[in-house]
Amino acid sequence: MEMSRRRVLGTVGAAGAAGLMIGAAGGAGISASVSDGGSASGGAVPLTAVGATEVMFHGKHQAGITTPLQARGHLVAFDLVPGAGRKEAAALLRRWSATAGALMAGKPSTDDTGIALDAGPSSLTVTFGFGRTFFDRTGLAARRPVQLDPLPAFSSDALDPKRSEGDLWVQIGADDALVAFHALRALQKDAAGAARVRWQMNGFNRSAGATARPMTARNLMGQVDGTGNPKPSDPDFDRRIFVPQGATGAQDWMAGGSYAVVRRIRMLLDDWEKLPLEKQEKVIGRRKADGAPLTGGTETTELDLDRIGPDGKTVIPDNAHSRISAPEQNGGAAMLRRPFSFHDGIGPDGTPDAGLLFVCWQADPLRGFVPVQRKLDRGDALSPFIRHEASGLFAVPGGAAQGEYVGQRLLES
Ligand SMILES: C=CC1=C(C)c2cc3[nH]c(cc4nc(cc5[nH]c(cc1n2)c(C)c5CCC(=O)O)C(CCC(=O)O)=C4C)c(C)c3C=C
Ligand SMILES: [Fe+2]
Repeated sequence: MEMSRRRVLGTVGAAGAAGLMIGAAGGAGISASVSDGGSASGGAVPLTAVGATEVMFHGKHQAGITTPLQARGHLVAFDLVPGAGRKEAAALLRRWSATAGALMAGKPSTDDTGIALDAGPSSLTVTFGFGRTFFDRTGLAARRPVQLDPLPAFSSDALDPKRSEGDLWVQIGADDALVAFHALRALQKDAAGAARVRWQMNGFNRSAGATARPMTARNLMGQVDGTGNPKPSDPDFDRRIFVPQGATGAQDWMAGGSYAVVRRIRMLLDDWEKLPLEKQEKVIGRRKADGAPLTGGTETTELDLDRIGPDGKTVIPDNAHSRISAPEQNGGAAMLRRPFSFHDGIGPDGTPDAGLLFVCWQADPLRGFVPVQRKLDRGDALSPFIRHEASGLFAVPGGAAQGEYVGQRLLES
């Protein structure tokens, strides 16, 4: 009898290691204790909390938006093949949803490759979105929300169109590299005959358990990055991040959804690393070691933007990245940043092709990413150390109910 990955999980669970279940909206469900009966000499090590943690596929919102950052990520854009229209797109989203639901539950996919056969769900999430061009190709231009209008051009853009945009976008995240790659292969195979990969990017974050105490992640510049993010417990969190349930007009199918802005941002690490620590901290306006504002306190202390230092200047400089991007400096504009770092090797000039796969989520990019990036573009102290190389804007519909597939409300009504 073939044993499904789900059953492997169950069996291990019975032996003492049980996992966590995380709802697609990010709330933790069942928690359980973890035991480690393994040995360094190669004996069987039970599934740990990392492998056993499952994120729910079905829910009000798609998974992978409020889900805690995973250690591995793949971002993939697809274009529909010539001749594929609404019918083929609907069939593809149906197949993709079935595959995502199975893999996120730790079950094998149809025609499984075996890459993740002995792994648990490992917090796998798969998130699907539609790009602007999808609507023309499927005869759905009348249902395209204005929120998908092209982002404005920014003066510091150095965008590669071949690695930008796309009809469809898939974000894969998992705490295990094989589980993430397995999902990528399965979804790409599902797409055969309907859509072709346009671009693909691979990213990573710190592994679970790598720090003694859970804390906000660091990026490849060494900064604590994510402190100012809106929190699900904030009273206006849902309004800022998700399209409301009662959305009407061209957005009716987007209820519970969100808009993802994706930017491949290269970090000019050789230049950054030459900068003395004190100057690096002034670029951001926060201490590198613990992410606390330069005006004092701990990571979570509010920035004191008015404080004047002994030199008569603001302690958090006028061009500091944290000051310029703060919601109070941008009419309340806020977004949920959920990035992956990337490293695609060393270039011929010896510099790393590394940086941030910046992914941010908002109910409306015109009230999130756009005003903030406009302002950063005009005078961010971080700008000399980064380069925006690719861009995408995607409408990510709400989560699928049981028996439904992602995007069904757009494709079948
Ligand atoms: C347009 C949006 C933003 C881009 C692009 C962006 C790029 C970028 N940011 C960092 C590092 C940090 N960013 C920090 C804060 C921060 N950044 C943005 C927006 C963009 N960043 C916002 C909205 C905020 C929060 C501001 C606030 O609420 O106070 C920080 C400080 C810590 C934190 O709050 O997360 C760091 C560090 C890099 C390296 C980068 C491009 C590579
Ligand atoms: Fe930032």
